[in-house]
Amino acid sequence: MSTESFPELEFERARLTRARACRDSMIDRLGTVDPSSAADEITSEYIEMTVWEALDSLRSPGAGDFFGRIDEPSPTTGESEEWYIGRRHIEDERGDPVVVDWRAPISAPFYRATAIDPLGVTFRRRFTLSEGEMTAYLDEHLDDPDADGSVAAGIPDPVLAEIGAERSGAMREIVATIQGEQDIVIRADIDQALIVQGGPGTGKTAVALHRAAFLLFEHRARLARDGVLVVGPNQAFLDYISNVLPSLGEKAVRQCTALDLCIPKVEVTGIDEPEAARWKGSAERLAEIEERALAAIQPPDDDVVVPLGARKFTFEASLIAEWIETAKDGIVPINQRRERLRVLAQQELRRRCNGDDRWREAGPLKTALNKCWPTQKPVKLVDQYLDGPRGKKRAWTPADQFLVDEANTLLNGTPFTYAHVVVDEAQDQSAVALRVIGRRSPAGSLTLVGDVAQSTTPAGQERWADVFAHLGSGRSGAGVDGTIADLTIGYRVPEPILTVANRLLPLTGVDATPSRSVRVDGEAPSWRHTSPDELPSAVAATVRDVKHRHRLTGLVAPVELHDSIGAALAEVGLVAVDHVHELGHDDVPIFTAEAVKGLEFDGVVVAEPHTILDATPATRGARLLYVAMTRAVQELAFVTSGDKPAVIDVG
Ligand SMILES: Nc1ncnc2c1ncn2[C@@H]1O[C@H](COP(=O)(O)OP(=O)(O)OP(=O)(O)O)[C@@H](O)[C@H]1O
Repeated sequence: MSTESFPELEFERARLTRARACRDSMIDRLGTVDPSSAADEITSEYIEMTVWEALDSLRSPGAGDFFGRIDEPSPTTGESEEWYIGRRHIEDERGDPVVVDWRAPISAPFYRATAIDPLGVTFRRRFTLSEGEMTAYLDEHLDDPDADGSVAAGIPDPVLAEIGAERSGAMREIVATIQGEQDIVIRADIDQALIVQGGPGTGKTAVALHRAAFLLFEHRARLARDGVLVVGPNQAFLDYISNVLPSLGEKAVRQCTALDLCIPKVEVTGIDEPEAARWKGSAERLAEIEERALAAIQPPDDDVVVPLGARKFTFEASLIAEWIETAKDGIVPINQRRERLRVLAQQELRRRCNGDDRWREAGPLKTALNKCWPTQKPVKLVDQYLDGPRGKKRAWTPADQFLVDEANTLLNGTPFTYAHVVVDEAQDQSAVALRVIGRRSPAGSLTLVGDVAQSTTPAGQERWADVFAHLGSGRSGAGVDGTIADLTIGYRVPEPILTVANRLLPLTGVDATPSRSVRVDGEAPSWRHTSPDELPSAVAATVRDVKHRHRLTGLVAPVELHDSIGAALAEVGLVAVDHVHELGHDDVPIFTAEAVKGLEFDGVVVAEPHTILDATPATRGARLLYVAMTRAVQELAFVTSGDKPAVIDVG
């Protein structure tokens, strides 16, 4: 690129060189820190750890670079100040900032300033770096929008180019191109349950992960101590997002599924029928399990006689029943409430023994009380609640496992909590699963992102307003405080595909606003008709064609076709795989519409869309096809042996 089009390119390149040199000096300075000179071992360990983390962060790719610049008048002198925005904070030898961290408050206007509301920014510059070299920049004069057309034109071309760039199969960070409505969500207050509703490709996953990184920056001490948890729907999805937080410099975040959180573990081998999953996932189960746990605590049938030396003490069944009632009425976990019963019994014994130390030997009373109030085990409690066939081993299902976690909390308390919890594809969690997640953040500090139009599990959520109640971790039934934010602009799916997919929305049975795409170019979905016999080979041929144009090509098909399509793919030299990380050249990820959620591919082939649409209930079919169609970044091809569903037939 010629420097003529970019008169300040040399100047900015020199700034970049200086930023990198300052980064190198920071690394050198950190290298000279000697933790062993600290006053004590704990301080020394702390220093060693802090230095190690800082070095690791500064050595990560792009750490010394910046991607943006904003100019604004200094609040004190009024003179124009320039701020360079990058992935890490870089300072010079005197400690003056050379690059500010994208998460610092000073960086927010870089993302949010518009011609209408410039937020004090007079000028914004976005840099293009290619293989480490600065090749171009784009200017916006926010104090004089007529000076260039780009501000008024919406999203600038380099940003669009970045958004439409070929995918690698792993999700990437988007710090250089975060958009205004996304930035507002990323920097929202930590002390709340924030629910983010947005159509496919509006950046919910990206925003949720960048929010985690932002909160770790903004509340470092609190979050480093108590940890951050990211909950995703399945392992393929967790693999897909696994690099984003480390590349943002945050390595100590736990990423797992809601099922992984459950304690104690049962061996999950079964799958529930939808009706059973719905029943087990519903919030009503909780009260019933509690009722059952409390019903297991019963007063004795007879009075309890305790011989102590030559004397006998009789404890009336009615008295013990009174103690039990008092002890039951606590707020601590049920197994711990028994302690109160023990105290009440001891007090009475002591009183009756009147100074005789042998009250401690009242074994029969202890035995009787243990029988009345046994220590209950969560797995057994749920097994009995579900009324398993006696003697037959239960094939535990995911929904059962969530109930076991609920029972464990009821009986023993919550085992492990986090300072902040992020949940992706939150619409698919049942009420019981949301409680499992919610109690991992007793302070109610959560970010849930999802799309009710993509809710396809039997006990999933269809109205976000209901979700706050489920997230309440206490037994009082009170929910958590929170807000619902919307993301409306899509960055994945090209407009010609999104327009067709949005036609399914009225059939989804939920109240979801169609998102619009920033990516106006592209083709409407293509169709290939074939016979049922030829379907696998037609799918394989289509995949091969699409894969010529887009290396990252994914396939969505009903599960019963996976084997035959896999065999047909093998015949054309392609390999069906069920993951998206570390893909080989000839690998073709194949998923059901349910499992492809959250993922994306440059090219997407959907087999037998009418079968996907025919799922029951009809709203679920529409949601599944909506999910499948909205995975495409560049191209969508249907292959079918059936009718073209009228709803997506645009002629
Ligand atoms: N501001 C942005 N700059 C660049 N790319 C972006 C931006 N926002 C989103 N993207 C990209 O758009 C794609 C879709 O984002 P993401 O997967 O976060 O959307 P989503 O709302 O979670 O979608 P779904 O509902 O399908 O799960 C991703 O490739 C993401 O990197």
